[in-house]
Amino acid sequence: MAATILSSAPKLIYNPVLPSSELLGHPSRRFLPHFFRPGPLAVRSIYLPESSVVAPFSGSTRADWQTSCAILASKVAASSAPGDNGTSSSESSQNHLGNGAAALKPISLEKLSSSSTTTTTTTLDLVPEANLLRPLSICDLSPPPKHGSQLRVAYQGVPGAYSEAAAGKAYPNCEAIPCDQFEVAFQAVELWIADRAVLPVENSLGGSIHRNYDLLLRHRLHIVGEVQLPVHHCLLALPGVRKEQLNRVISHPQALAQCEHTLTAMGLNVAREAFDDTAAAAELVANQGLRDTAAIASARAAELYGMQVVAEGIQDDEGNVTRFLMLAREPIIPRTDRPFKTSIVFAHDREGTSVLFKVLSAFAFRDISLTKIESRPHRHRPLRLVDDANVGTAKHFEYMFYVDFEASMAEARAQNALAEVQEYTSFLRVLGSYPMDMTPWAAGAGAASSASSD
Ligand SMILES: O=C(O)C(=O)C[C@]1(C(=O)O)C=C[C@@H](O)C=C1
Repeated sequence: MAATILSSAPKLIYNPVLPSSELLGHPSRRFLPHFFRPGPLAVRSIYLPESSVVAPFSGSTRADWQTSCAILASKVAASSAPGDNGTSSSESSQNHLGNGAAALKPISLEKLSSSSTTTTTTTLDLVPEANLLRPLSICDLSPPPKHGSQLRVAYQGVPGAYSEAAAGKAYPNCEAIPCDQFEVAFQAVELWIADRAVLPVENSLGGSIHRNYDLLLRHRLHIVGEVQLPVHHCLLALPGVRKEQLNRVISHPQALAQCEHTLTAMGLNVAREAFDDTAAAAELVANQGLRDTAAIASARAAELYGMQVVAEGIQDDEGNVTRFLMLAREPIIPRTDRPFKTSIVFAHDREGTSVLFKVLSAFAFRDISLTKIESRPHRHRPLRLVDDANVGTAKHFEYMFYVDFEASMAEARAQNALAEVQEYTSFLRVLGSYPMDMTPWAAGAGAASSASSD
């Protein structure tokens, strides 16, 4: 069944502003990167009066929305964007925090490739059959998955990882599916094995998780929600082991970085080694009976793998928070009845810094706050050489810029800001317009225990 659905699914380009004013030429040209357009824009006006844009795409049905998206997608199907590869709480043992979770083995790439064959048995065997048929409480306003079961959320790591807790916060009754790599989590959604993927993108202490920004561009999934998870690390060792016996600490690099000073202050000047994820580090120590090694992981990982909590709250800052994005095959319909955020990525092919300044001013002039800006190397054109016979060759680094701003794509000001941004850029993609995580601040709440619904 999964394969049938996959082959008939339209490849959507997120484009919330579909029926549009003729001011920008053919409606389908709006928000498409320049090289997707068949010809020059009819009107090159930059500052559009807010009233010139058609009513926001609200009140329409999901079917209308998706049909419109599909129309757009058909216009761009032949092209591929820079960086794109063209591919297309503890209630039961099946819940994301369920006791049975420890038995789940992460999905690996090998399993995924076998699941994409025409035989679907393998695919279905990968994931235990869901048994919870009740309304889902999800933050992204999307309809329940088509297979009519629990929402399946793919995350990188093993049970007890913070990404699993983030999945549970966003979708309290979900079935969390462990994957051994982020790439696998993305593919699990693309192959209809999972309905959502969870992706950590930044941490209040460690900063951006750069590789994951690159993944957003390489795949065509849409951001449909965000979760800001307080991350409270514990130092875990085998039962009976004392701090003095330790000569190694292993964990996810982000977790090691987030606890660096505290470990030193605790007198643990021992070797630190990077591991795939925090919970897998705890699992390794437990499985191999490593009495000289501690893991940094969650209190839930300690429970799952029978580890002793040597120290709690060892992150360097009490208010340590990681931001996760929820990704889906289809975009959600942006709304205006609650705070929304929109994430975009763009590139420009003109020289100088003024392009970036102009892009940012498109938001500033409309009082739209930016919450994040990140730059990553332009994968297809990382360097631009400028020859000057007199002084030599300048090598300019080229970037993709990721911007998050506080507005919904259902708002005219956001639509107009993007219309303007498109004038300055050679590539522009809306990664998603989604509800902001507005969970009340509770710095003391632990990661696994504080999972709450949006
Ligand atoms: O290793 C985990 O438990 C994860 O979920 C990954 C991850 C990350 O990538 O930043 C998530 C939250 C914490 O910041 C530490 C690690």
